[in-house]
Amino acid sequence: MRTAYSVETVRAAERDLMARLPEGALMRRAAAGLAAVCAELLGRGRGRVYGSRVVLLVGSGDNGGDALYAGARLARRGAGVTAVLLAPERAHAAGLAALRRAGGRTVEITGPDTGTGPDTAVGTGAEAGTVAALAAVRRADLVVDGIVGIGGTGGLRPAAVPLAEAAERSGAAVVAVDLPSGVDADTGEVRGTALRADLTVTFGTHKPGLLVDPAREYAGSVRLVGIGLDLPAEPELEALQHADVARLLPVPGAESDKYRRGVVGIAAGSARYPGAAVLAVAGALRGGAGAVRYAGPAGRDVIARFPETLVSDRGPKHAGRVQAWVVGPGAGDDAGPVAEVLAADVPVLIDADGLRLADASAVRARSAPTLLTPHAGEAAALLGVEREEVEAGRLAAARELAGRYGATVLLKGSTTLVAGPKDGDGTAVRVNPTGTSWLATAGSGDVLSGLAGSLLAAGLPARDAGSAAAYLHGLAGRRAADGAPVGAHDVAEAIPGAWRDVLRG
Ligand SMILES: NC(=O)C1=CN([C@@H]2O[C@H](COP(=O)(O)OP(=O)(O)OC[C@H]3O[C@@H](n4cnc5c(N)ncnc54)[C@H](O)[C@@H]3O)[C@@H](O)[C@H]2O)[C@@H](O)CC1
Ligand SMILES: Nc1ncnc2c1ncn2[C@@H]1O[C@H](COP(=O)(O)OP(=O)(O)O)[C@@H](O)[C@H]1O
Ligand SMILES: [K+]
Repeated sequence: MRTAYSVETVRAAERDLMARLPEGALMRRAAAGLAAVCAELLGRGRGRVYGSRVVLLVGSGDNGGDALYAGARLARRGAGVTAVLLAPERAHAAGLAALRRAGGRTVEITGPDTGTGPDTAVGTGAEAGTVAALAAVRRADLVVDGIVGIGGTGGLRPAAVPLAEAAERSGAAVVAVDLPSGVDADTGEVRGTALRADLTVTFGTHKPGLLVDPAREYAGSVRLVGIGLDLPAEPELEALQHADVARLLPVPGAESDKYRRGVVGIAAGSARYPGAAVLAVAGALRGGAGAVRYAGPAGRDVIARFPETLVSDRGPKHAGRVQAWVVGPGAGDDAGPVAEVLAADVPVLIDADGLRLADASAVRARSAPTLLTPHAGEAAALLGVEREEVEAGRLAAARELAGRYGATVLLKGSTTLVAGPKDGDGTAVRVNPTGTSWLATAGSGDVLSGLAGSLLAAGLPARDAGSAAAYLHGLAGRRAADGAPVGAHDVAEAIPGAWRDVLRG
């Protein structure tokens, strides 16, 4: 399991640890880890650290201190290190002294944009510093972003923007310290300009922003450097890995029969969208339930493709017993089936049209679990905001919906999140690590709904069913696509292979 903790929790853990360690020990640990990763990158790119050109972008806090100490280590190994001080009189004093002792040089940026320099510094001083800094960045082999870390608020300040842009355009490897500067550590939101890193070296634990888009995209690949933090059992966010999913997946035992494995009911499709029914059934058949019932108007299409399905053209109420229902994909405007499944005392997954048709108070009144699976547009409609707002603040949107409906919410998209209600089966929000943008193809959400519904019928709690389904669906998407476009039915067909991958580790 990969976990992420909030800034508040990280700060508390750091305080506890610092109280037990000599002054500055924690920062030296962080900087040693950072320097080792930088040296590895320089070794890979240029063959050696000696003679390489390193630029540190240094802000006013401890994030800059990490960069300065790491820079000192690289300078001692023969790198030419230039620290660009964005807040010269507030730069980490001991770190700066260490860098200078190691032979590093500094460029100072002062002026109103940084919010640091006296007014008299406006003009030639600020300009000269910026010009020198930009020139250093353009020549650099490596740029280290120590502008701001978990103490940051909002996007980059104006003085830092051209430096971040120059770093992105240069051929240098860009390494962010703890977080790419300008992103929100707790939410993954990017409300202003942020620095784009090739790699982020984060300390002690992942921060939520490193796992959730849009911030995740700015972080590049992420390396975690342990600094000995003692963190609580329940993280803010967790990303399942193969072994975690393997533990969740239902495997039939010697005494299993199709009913004991669980029967999933699919109430989906319409005369207009029969394909949604077929795709949801395609997902459900690969999700571990012992049987799939289909209730709706597309039975003939379903049977033609999947003769093993038990079909009925009457409503869900008359379809026979199931252990979980999936309702909504391609359902059109008929609210009847949604109301019928919500009245059933079994887990229910609501997707697509079903989300619009479901009565929120009926969802809240349920005692069996409910799993809602909106994409950003559907979530926005439920919340009464613009789609862009959901995409900019996915964590907040998923949590808000889970709270309003008293349900588990699987918010689909470039980062798929699964958030449970307060009294649900765990408080950490699950973030899916296997997604691929090849899944952005019509009908792939229908496959996911069937797959997750099948796992619900097999007995998984809603948060586990949603996150295991998203995990398998992402892997199946990768396997099916393998770098080329695919259709939703290809994704469904790749699920058994993804399942085997997971079980084999
Ligand atoms: N506290 C600790 O024990 C450790 C902290 N470490 C480092 O310390 C960092 C946190 O240090 P700080 O608490 O000093 O905070 P930061 O270094 O993240 O930033 C603090 C300062 O940045 C300014 N600031 C806020 N938003 C800004 C923005 N958007 N642009 C420019 N400046 C902005 C604020 O004035 C604030 O004083 C971590 O991210 C990590 O890199 C590590 O050394 C590990 C140990
Ligand atoms: N950019 C993306 N990166 C990764 N996964 C994506 C992206 N866009 C969409 N997806 C995934 O593709 C699936 C699309 O589902 P959905 O939007 O419901 O489409 P449909 O209704 O056509 O089936 C979801 O699993 C979603 O998480
Ligand atoms: K940073």
